[in-house]
Amino acid sequence: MGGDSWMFSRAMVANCKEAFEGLSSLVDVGGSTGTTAKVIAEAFPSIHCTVFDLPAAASAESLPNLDYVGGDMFTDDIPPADALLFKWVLLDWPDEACLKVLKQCRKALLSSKNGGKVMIADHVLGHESSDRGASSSLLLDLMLMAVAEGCLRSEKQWGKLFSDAGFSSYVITPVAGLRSLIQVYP
Ligand SMILES: C[S@@+](CC[C@H](N)C(=O)[O-])C[C@H]1O[C@@H](n2cnc3c(N)ncnc32)[C@H](O)[C@@H]1O
Repeated sequence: MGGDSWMFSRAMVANCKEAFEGLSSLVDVGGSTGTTAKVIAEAFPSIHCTVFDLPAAASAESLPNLDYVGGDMFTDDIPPADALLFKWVLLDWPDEACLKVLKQCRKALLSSKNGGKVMIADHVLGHESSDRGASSSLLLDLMLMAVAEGCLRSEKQWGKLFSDAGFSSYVITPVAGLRSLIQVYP
């Protein structure tokens, strides 16, 4: 996953530069060993990036504007930041679990004086650019249902999740292949 994650993250910071401009802090929730956070930290030295993942995932690699915090997004407080990024994380979880974590995020963003947003890098079904893309999405969706409790979501399903969690608006920007960046505002 590391190489794919690196390539996608490079495309995301290039295609969605405006989404990162003006941020001073970002937490990559479920950021694993920090591949994505490292790409963001290098591209935007003024953003302090924190990888928040289960303690066993922490990496030794670091940068002056990158650190690691161990924790569980369902039971621990996610560190406060201008942006809370979930890249390829929510697709592993059913709606109830996503709702729980998104509600916590919204509460944290509303109590921060800088406002802020949730950023979700994930598939948006129906936004595929080709039939081949649609077939790959279908296969991944079946696999997620078989081995995890998660699923791929359409824009309508994402939108319902955001409004059920109390968010007011969102913007979807296609990044690469089947994947987009969704910015969600409290
Ligand atoms: C599919 S991987 C995605 C990793 C990374 N975001 C990427 O794009 O390559 C899901 C990540 O979520 C993390 N994770 C799973 N359950 C978690 C929890 N309860 N709290 C925090 N992180 C969790 C896993 O450790 C794993 O690193």
